[in-house]
Amino acid sequence: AVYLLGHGRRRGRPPGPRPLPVIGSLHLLGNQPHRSLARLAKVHGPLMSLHLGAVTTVVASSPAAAQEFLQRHDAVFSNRSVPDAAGDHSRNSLVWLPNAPRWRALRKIMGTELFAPHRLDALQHLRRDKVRELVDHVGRLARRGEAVNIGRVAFTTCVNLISCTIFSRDLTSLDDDGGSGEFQEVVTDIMEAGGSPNISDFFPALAAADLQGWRRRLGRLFARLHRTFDEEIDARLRGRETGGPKKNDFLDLLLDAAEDGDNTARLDRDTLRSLFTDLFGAGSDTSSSTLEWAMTELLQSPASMTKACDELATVIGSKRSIEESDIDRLPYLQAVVKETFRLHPPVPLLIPRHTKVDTKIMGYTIPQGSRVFINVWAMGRDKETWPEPKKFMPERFLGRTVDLRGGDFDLIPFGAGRRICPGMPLAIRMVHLILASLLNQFTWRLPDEVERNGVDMAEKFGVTLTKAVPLCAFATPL
Ligand code: HEM
Repeated sequence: AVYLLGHGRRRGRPPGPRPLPVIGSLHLLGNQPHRSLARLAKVHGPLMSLHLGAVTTVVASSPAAAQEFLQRHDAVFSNRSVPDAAGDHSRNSLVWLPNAPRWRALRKIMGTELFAPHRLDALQHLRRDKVRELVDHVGRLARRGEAVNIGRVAFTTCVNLISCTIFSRDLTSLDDDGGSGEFQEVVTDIMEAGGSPNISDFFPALAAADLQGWRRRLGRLFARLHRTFDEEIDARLRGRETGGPKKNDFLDLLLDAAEDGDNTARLDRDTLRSLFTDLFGAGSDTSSSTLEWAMTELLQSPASMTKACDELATVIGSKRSIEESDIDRLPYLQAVVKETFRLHPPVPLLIPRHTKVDTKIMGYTIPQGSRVFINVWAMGRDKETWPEPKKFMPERFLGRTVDLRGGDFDLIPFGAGRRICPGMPLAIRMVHLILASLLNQFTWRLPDEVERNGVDMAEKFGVTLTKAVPLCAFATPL
């Protein structure tokens, strides 16, 4: 019966593997779903459907198929498939709220207030200080002859760049031994818990039982984050009562909007907590893993490394620190970042979408209730779009106008359409600023045995696609 129900070809569903009873095609996913789904798409096509447990899952694996979901039928697919582990958090979360007036009001605040260029410009001096601290920290490690764990220092720095933008304050420190304060540990744990496969998501009928305990575990982690956010909010409210000067960071802007009585967005305490959880959760690991992969690729591609450093030496020079406004003048660096996104998209399947109505796409019916993955990892390695797809070749982007804003479906690491990443303007600034600073102040080399044996490029699939074996490299100040 499950076979007949599941195998939907007769009902005009997109082609896909034959499901097994009960589990459907879950057994085909393995621990690298982006890769398994890419392999399956080679057999079944760029629009594929499969049964993952009890849930019809549709996977788009080409720019044309992605465009159908994210542009042509964007309104229908602009709801999320909410993971069970999100629990109560999903009620006020920008990431998980459905496309309804409240979500739209929150997105509007993001676009016109928080991530608007003039707001980001006004807070860039705080980020400049953080990047200077990173450079000092790497300098200290270099003097001690210690290797730099790139992902770890990048993660701490990204957390602090975000927390300066939101609270005008650090929430963690590079100088913590091991580089991870409590706050950072919680964020990392949330990413792990959020990225682990959960029976509840494949068999919604069992979700109430939370069999693997992910909802409870995440609930506890969120509560710890919320305590930190509460302290920040309470301190700020006290400061405002006593007439303290405004900082005009994200917290001030949100408190102003709340005072203005924006009822649709409903910026109450729970919503602020959820928003901050979203911003740290969605922003830190994604940005820092981009940096780790970019350095990994550059360290194995000396010609690209030389070009990136030469460009920086010419445009900036090692004496002065890099400003966010310099990024426009660094086309090769931008090409390096795009090439990194192509090969290592931080969110390889985007954040799953969901449809509430039957929809026709490319002649097939996508049944209501389907979960939709856009396999941007597969799209980045498709030889139809990219010649020599496995090769790290930033040059392919020079003279090509791919702007990452979801207008060119060949490269959509931030998604596209209504649900595109609202943090992209900050992410772009952070990633370029940090990468440029690391390259412009130091020369880099791999440890000898890694140089001899090659870098282990294994990926770890989770909420973000991170490097399984951390990249450690030696820096020498220029
Ligand atoms: C390299 C860094 C980043 C990448 C690659 C990235 C990628 C993404 C992707 C693929 C989505 C889903 C888009 C879709 O469904 O079409 C997303 C959503 C989101 N991102 Fe980012 N992101 C990054 C950094 C950030 C930063 C720095 C922030 C904020 C500080 C942020 C906040 C969010 C939020 C709140 C959402 C949910 C939006 C919604 O559902 O309406 N992201 N991001």
